[in-house]
This record gives sequence, structure tokens and C-alpha cells, in this order.
Amino acid sequence: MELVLTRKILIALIILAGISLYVSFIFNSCLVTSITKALPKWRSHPLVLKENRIFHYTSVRVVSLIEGNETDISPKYKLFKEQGLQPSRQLPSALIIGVKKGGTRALLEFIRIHPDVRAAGSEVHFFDKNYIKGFQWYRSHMPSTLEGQLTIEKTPSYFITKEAPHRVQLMNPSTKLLVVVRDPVTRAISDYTQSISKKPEMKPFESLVFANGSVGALIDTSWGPVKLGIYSRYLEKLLEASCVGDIEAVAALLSQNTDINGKNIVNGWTALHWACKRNNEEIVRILLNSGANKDTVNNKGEKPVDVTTSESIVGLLGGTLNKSTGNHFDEEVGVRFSPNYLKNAPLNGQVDIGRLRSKHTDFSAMQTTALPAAQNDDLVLLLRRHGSTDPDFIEIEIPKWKLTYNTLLKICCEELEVFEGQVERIRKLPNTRLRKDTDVKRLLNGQELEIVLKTPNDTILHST
Ligand SMILES: Nc1ncnc2c1ncn2[C@@H]1O[C@H](COP(=O)(O)OS(=O)(=O)O)[C@@H](OP(=O)(O)O)[C@H]1O
Repeated sequence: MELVLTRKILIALIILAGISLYVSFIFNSCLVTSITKALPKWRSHPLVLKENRIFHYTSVRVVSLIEGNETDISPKYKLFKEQGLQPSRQLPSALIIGVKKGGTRALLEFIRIHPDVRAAGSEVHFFDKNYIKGFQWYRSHMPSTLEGQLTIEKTPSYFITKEAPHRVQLMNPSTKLLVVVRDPVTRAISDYTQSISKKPEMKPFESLVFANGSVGALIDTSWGPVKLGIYSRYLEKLLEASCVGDIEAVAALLSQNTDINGKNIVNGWTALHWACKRNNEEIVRILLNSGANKDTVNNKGEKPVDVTTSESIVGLLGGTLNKSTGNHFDEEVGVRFSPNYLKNAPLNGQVDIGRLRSKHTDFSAMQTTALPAAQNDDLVLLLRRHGSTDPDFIEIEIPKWKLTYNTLLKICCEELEVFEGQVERIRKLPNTRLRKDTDVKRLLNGQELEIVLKTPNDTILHST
């Protein structure tokens, strides 16, 4: 009996060993086949080449946009995350830019109820106080969004920040701007109430709002809370600066050797007259750099300098401010002012630059596109900081018409978050130093650039 049992166990063990051997053989054969199949691929595309490709062409620094998001407790965000969707941070496509005490917080809160809207919680103050920190910094302050969701931010002081419109335009010309206004009197009271809550020693409202402090006198329109309530004063500048396409159109035309001093056949105005009239310093600079004649007179005998109210433009033109020009805000009569933008509304919403506009087919194409054609005419450059531990390049885009050494330097500094004064040189890789505008104008798409800093250890303002 015992002998029979031992034999049975022996047979079972032999069968088990046979099965194990067979399974092991099959498994190993599969492995060998896959490795053999994979090897030729590795030989023709070595891993090291792949890494080089990433090294050379990665355009955006790899930053985790999901980790470190513990503070984001929005239920809808959690829900999306649970569904395995990958959110990322985007620059805002809409901004609530003012006005202070106009109900901007309420507006933002109402809009963000929509599930496809995500908003930065607090005021980011990028276009006024934090612009130097660069767009990467700005983006890092935005909430995570999914594809199709809209990012929105509110900072009421953008409305009164002179540089804000141009800066927003540089970020994205099609950014939607929302302004909520309120009865200027109640707005002023609300503004004052907030100030006095912080500074209880402030004088009473009545003694600040009237010109000489006595009730019933003229309103002091230079006092902040009143001044801010004269909305059209700020709106006018905003609307002017929002004529995005025209700045680029002027440059596009100039690049085609158009008649820079061409006059409008009806009023004799030149492009420089219009740029001055609209206090558009950037266009004035472009025109002057391109050889515009500042002494050309229109049919009324006015030079460009005679139609501007901007002291800085007057400085550029080397003249004196014409106080008798009826276009400037008349401070002495308080709230009486001339709405330039409406009074001189250009045809089709575009600056009148005389015959230049109709001369060029490229230009007429620009009128019909939502984004200026110059956007398609951007030069894409690859940029990194010399000696950085991060070897990746980032992509930067510069409109070709804007290509000057200074513009390039400015954009590079903004992108890499360094001060211009810290830059020792801009190097076109592998070994050419860029020195002047003509060097920059010769750059081609995809050119790799390095910013070399004077003191590498002290240059990073913000780590990413
Ligand atoms: N829905 C709605 N409609 C009208 N007014 C409203 C609304 N919601 C808020 N408010 C009033 O707006 C004032 C605050 O404005 P802001 O949010 O723009 O303030 S801030 O600039 O961000 O500090 C503040 O005004 P005061 O109470 O007079 O100070 C709010 O009461």
C-alpha cells in the first residue's frame, strides 16, 4: 500500500516538473521573440537620439501643472480629476479690468458659476505691478483648466494702468476685456470708504471732494476717487490702444517700402499726424525710425506735433506742447473733455493712413482676419539661458516687423525673467554674438539663442 502511494506521488511530481518546464520554455520564447523584434528599431532610432530631439526642440519647459495643486478644492476640478482628465494652466482669455469698486468681484463670481469658466481667486496684478515677472509667472497664477474651459482674471487697476492695454495686446490681441462701471458718485464714496477703513486719519469726504475743501465749491476732479469715475478718460486710451491691427499694419506697410509721408487726399493728414493725434507713441516711434517727416503739414497747416497731447510724443518730435489744441482734456474746467476716439473715429475702425492702406493686398487681407496677419508673420526663436541647469529651449515669437535688438532683448528678458541690465550678450548658437538691429533682422525661424548673463548666479528672479 505504502509502495503504491509513493509511486503515485513520484508520477505526479514528474508530471508537474514537465508542465513547469514547458511553461518556462514558452515564456522565454516569447521574450526572446519580442527582444529580437525590438532590437532593429532601437538600432535605427537609438534612445540617445530621442533624448537629443527633446533637448533641441522642446519648446516649453516641462513643469507639472497638476502636482502642487492641493489648494485647489473646487468640486468641479476634483470631479474632472477623478474622471482622469488632465488639466493645465492657461493664460487668461478674458480679463475683468475694472473699474475699482464697480462691482468687479460680484461680476467675476457670477461669471465663474458657469462650469466652463475658471478664475484666478485673488487679483494677480500682472499687467500693472508684476509684469516684469514674465508670462510664465502669470500663467502659474492661473487655475487649472481642461480643454474648452475659459480662464479669467480680474484686477480693476488694469483699467487705469497706462501700459496695460499694450501689454495685454502683446499677450494675446484677442483677449476679451470686461469693464463694469458704476454711478461715479457712489463709486467715489465706496472708494473713499475703503480708504478710510485703512487710514482712519483721512479727512472727511466733503473736504476732499470739493476743490477748496468747502461744500458747494467746484468738484476736485484731480482727487483720485473722482478722477477714476471719469470713465471716458481711461476708456478713450483703452480703445485707442485696442486698435491692435493698425500698429502692425503700419509696420507691415513700411516693410514694403510704402510712401511713409503719403497724405490723405482730403485733409492732407499723414500717418504721423494720425499717430500723434491718437497719442500712439509706439506708432510714432515706428514711423520716425522709418524716416517719417515730422515737418509735413496737413491742409490746415498743422504739423504732427501740433495735434498731439502727449508730452512724450512731443519730446520725440522735438517740439513744444500746443496747449491751444482743442483735443486735450481741459483740466481747468473739470469734467469737460473731448472724446477723441469718438470724435475722430477712424473709418472702419482703422487709423487713417491715407493712400497707404489701399495700396497693398497684404494689408486688405489683414482687415478681414480676426487676428492681425502679422501674427502669421511671427519669427519663432528658441531661447535658453546660458549655463542654466535646465537645458531645454523655450519658444518665443516676435512679429517680424518688430525685430530690433532692443525688442529681442526685452522679450528674452521677460521670458527668462531677468533684468536687461544683467544681460552680457545674446548669442546666436553656436557662437555668433548679436549686436545690432541688422543682426537680429537676419535671424531665421527656429534659430537657437542663448542669453549670457553678467553674473549667472544672481540673475534668476523667480525659479520655475
Ligand atoms: N451685484 C452688485 N451690483 C452692484 N454693486 C455691487 C454688486 N455686488 C457688489 N457690489 C458693490 O460693489 C462694490 C465692490 O466693488 P468691487 O468688487 O469692484 O471692489 S474692488 O474694486 O474689487 O475692491 C461694493 O460697493 P460698496 O458696498 O458701496 O462699497 C459692493 O457693495
